[in-house]
Amino acid sequence: MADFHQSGSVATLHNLRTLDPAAMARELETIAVTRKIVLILPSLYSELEGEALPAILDELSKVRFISRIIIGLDRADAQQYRDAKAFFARLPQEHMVLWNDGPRLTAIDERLKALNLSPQEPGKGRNVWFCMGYALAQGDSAVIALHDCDILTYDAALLARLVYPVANPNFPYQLCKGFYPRIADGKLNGRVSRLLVSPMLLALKKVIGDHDYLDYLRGFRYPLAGEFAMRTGILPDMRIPSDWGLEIGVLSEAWRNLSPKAVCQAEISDRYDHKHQPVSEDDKTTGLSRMSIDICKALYRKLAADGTVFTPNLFRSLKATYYRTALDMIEIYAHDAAMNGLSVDRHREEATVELFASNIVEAGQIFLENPMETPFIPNWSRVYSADPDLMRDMAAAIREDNAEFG
Ligand SMILES: O=C(O)[C@H](O)COP(=O)(O)O
Repeated sequence: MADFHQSGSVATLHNLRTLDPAAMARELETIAVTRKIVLILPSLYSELEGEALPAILDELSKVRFISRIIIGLDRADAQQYRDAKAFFARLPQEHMVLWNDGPRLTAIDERLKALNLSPQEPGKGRNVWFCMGYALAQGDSAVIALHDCDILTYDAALLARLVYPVANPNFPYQLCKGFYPRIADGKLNGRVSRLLVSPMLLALKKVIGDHDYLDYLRGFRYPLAGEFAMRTGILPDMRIPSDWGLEIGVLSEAWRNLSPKAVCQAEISDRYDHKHQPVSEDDKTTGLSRMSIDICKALYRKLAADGTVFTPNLFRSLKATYYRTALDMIEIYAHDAAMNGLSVDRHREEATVELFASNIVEAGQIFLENPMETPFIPNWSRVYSADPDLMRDMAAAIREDNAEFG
């Protein structure tokens, strides 16, 4: 992908393969002397047993520009938390493991519940939110980066390219989103991104008309990438969804809170592979089916908050327009794949598009039935104003967990 095209809506920083990654890492080490760079890793306990995370740790062990790593651990019992502490112990950076299901953080969550500020649903968004709160409580970081723990093609250069645009004090960027091609085993992946998000954004434009927010989202080469970096100053005002709408939610918050010049995307890798979830045709509460519903709901909510009026008829038109657009795109993906010696399974892609089309309407029904229901977690500024001691107490609880199980 060594081109240098700019779409005009989001600054795009390419990888033209002309810089030695070691040179970028050295520059970041110099920057990091005065601007602390922190990494958040949202992890499930099961990912410790997968093949990606041990290799990610090998790479992270070489990285000297990260001063602290905050690991949010979900779905772990006491023994698993202890195991996780041992697993991450080889990281040379200062690090903390958040035991999200442990009694101390559960008590913090109870306090949030009493204030009606608790993240509603368990999930990656909730995990990230607690990690962000801990990062803010430390008060000393300039940049926070975040990536998934299931990346099979991870290397230290990916992290450097992700943080560089926001760490460099001469650049204006407050938020950087990663992008890359998802290709592995001779196949084009990124099924939700290719088959739902791209045609859906085009269909929304056709059905509801021009909208700055849609143009902005369409400017991202991989809006669902789980990799982003930001300056810490933007964190307290960020409201993020607790469900699968997290990635779109972060971009939406940046659109709402920041100048367009403060947002960029960076090409962080020339190939990317991760753990693939099942489509889950028969169960809409899991897999890519659930993901597609959460993403649609996040889009509808954002557009509604910006004046769009949704009706059952609009969702029906959207479904039809999406379906036609997605079929046209499948055609293009097949041509692109053929010219690169890759394969796409047309039948499977079309079946997935049929499922997503029905989920577009289903998400619409959920939205119409309960437009006030929101998976958005209150931002940390709000928590601070409701309970000024909570962040400090949460940080203390995390330190106590780490000391007790160390
Ligand atoms: O980014 C996406 O589209 C989803 O995470 C699914 O990705 P996959 O098809 O590569 O598993």
